[in-house]
Amino acid sequence: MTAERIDGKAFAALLRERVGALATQFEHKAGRKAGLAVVLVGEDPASQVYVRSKHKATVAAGMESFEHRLPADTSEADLLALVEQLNADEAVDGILVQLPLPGHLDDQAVIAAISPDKDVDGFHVTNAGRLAVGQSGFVPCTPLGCMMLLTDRLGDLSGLEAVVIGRSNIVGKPMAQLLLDANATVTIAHSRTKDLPGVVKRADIVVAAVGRAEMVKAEWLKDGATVIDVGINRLPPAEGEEKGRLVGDVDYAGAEGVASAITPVPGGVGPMTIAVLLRNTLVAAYRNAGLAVPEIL
Ligand SMILES: Nc1nc(=O)c2c([nH]1)NC[C@@H]1CN(c3ccc(C(=O)N[C@@H](CCC(=O)O)C(=O)O)cc3)C=[N+]21
Repeated sequence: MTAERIDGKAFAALLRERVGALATQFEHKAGRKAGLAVVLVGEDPASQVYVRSKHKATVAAGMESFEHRLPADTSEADLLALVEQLNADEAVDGILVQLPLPGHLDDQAVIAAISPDKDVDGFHVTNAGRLAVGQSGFVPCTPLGCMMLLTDRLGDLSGLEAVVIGRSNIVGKPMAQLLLDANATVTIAHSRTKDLPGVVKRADIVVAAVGRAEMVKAEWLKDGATVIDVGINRLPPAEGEEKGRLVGDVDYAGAEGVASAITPVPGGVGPMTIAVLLRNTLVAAYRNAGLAVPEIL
């Protein structure tokens, strides 16, 4: 079998288009644009690239983008003061503080300061709790994007065996909860799991989110599995290359021969993360403006 390539980039483009159309409707109804504030502390080059592409995508979708770039030695008090200012700003519907923060700043304390109703990353404990008990809030962008790809491809997930590899608060845990809500039978595997290949072999759906280049091998997969690769790892440069290639957590070339469908890296889950961020921001805007959130969002 040659697996179908799940084109996250194309799916994300469609989602951004739909969000853009609804953002225009929002502007007519609310008399203002939806707004996303992105805060970047320090000069990490990879973070700068992400923040720039978020800004471009936000503006392209007809929303307002507020960028705040702070020096690497910003104090926690100054960062918290900025978050408070954004919480109070009626033009700001969503707030994203780019993680990881420089070492002297406490990620959790900063996330806790963001108003849960503007926490479009879905990282605040209030939103994690809402997801855990089935209340509506904000769901982290990467796992929500993975669910969109899965349900688009498989429809009803009821009774399917899903194995999530990785237990982070940002991907693994919320991913498992979304799969459970969709009636899949869910296993969360991690670095201490015994016989990981044997566990993965049961899975109709594999979500790999461990951050180890090409760790998941073709031989681990059940025939016809659907594979969602969340990893983005840069390999060391080969001879004559300036930068190493980007690869996922799954050995794509091998998995292609066993899986029925698989997301590539790049062009799979990554673009979905940004598209869902815009989606969450528009949802926040409707809610903050006291307007009904359109069903198709
Ligand atoms: N508060 C916060 N929220 C985040 O959502 C957040 C964050 N901090 N810190 C960093 C990570 C990483 N992240 C990505 C988003 C898009 C791509 C993406 O679009 N990747 C493309 C291109 C990859 C490339 O060429 O570098 C792809 O996979 O095809 C990747 C990674 C969001 N993050």
